[in-house]
Amino acid sequence: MKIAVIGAGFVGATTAQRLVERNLGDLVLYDIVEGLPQGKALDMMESAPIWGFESRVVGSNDPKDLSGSEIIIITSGIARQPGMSRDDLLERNAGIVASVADQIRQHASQAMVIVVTNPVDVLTHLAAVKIGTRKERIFGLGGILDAGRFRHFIASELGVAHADVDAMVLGGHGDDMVPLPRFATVNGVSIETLLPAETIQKLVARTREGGAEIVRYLKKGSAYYAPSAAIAQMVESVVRDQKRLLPCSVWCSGQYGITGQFVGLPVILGRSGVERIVELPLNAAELKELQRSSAHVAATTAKLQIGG
Ligand SMILES: NC(=O)c1ccc[n+]([C@@H]2O[C@H](COP(=O)([O-])OP(=O)(O)OC[C@H]3O[C@@H](n4cnc5c(N)ncnc54)[C@H](O)[C@@H]3O)[C@@H](O)[C@H]2O)c1
Ligand SMILES: O=C(O)C[C@H](O)C(=O)O
Repeated sequence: MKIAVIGAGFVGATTAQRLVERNLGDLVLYDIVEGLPQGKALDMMESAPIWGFESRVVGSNDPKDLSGSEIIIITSGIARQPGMSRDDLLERNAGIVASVADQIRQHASQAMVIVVTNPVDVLTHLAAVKIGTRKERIFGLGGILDAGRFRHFIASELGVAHADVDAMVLGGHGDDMVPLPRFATVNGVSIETLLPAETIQKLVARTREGGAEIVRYLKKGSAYYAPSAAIAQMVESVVRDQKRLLPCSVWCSGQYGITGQFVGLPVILGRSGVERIVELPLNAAELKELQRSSAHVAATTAKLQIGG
């Protein structure tokens, strides 16, 4: 399978590394900066004999090299700095995603598309309309990363194995995302029976702030190790038709009372993309939070006047 990663920065390059190391396909790493994707791709290939993988990665500045890609991952765009929200990136990143979407439409309009660039829910909508991708074949990164953070915080608090902790985070990938403690478990045991309510609320707040916490440390950019791991999980579920149940930013047509926008919901990801949106039995408070978060995404999307 040919997979293209657009943007050879921190997220794009670490994603390419994770994908080739897992032999998930042959990659094109594309960027507008001359030499950057070529140098990173060659460096990765020189690790193949040492690390032991057979997938290949080539770097390119030519959008024609996107042709034939079955999956395209859009990571091109600027990252936030301390004090900024993801929405503050809207104007500049919408321009970048729109130009990349034009190139995808010209050279690989049939590709499945995974959008990463922030604000991701809004820019997934923009890319879907500009490329014309069928809505079940385009989705964005958010919930897997946010749930990964929540799972890590729970595992650390309880001193238990990460592998035993499951959690779900829905809504827009922004400050009002919706971590769901009622659906968080340690090997099937609800965290509500293992931790006091105040502690859970602290972990929820830290999850919502998880991206900003990393930005405060790094000062000139945002997270990429956990994001690239989350992207690789999405790609693997598609390539290997695993049908994992994962929260992704997906097109809503009435689920949870949300219509005509992208927002993070639990989905089954398989070879044909978003195969099904799973409707959890949310209580009234959880549903209200999800709808508030989706209303925020809808309002931000409206600023772009995308239509579609
Ligand atoms: N959705 C998520 O969960 C999530 C997680 C992490 C990062 N992000 C977002 O991903 C984006 C990238 O983050 P990063 O840390 O990799 O940034 P980065 O600055 O390291 O890399 C961005 C790359 O995009 C390239 N680029 C810019 N315009 C381009 C174009 N028109 N065509 C091709 N390449 C282009 C740049 O040259 C640069 O190499 C940011 O918007 C960030 O907010 C989202
Ligand atoms: O926080 C950011 O700006 C990047 C990304 O969305 C994240 O959650 O790490």
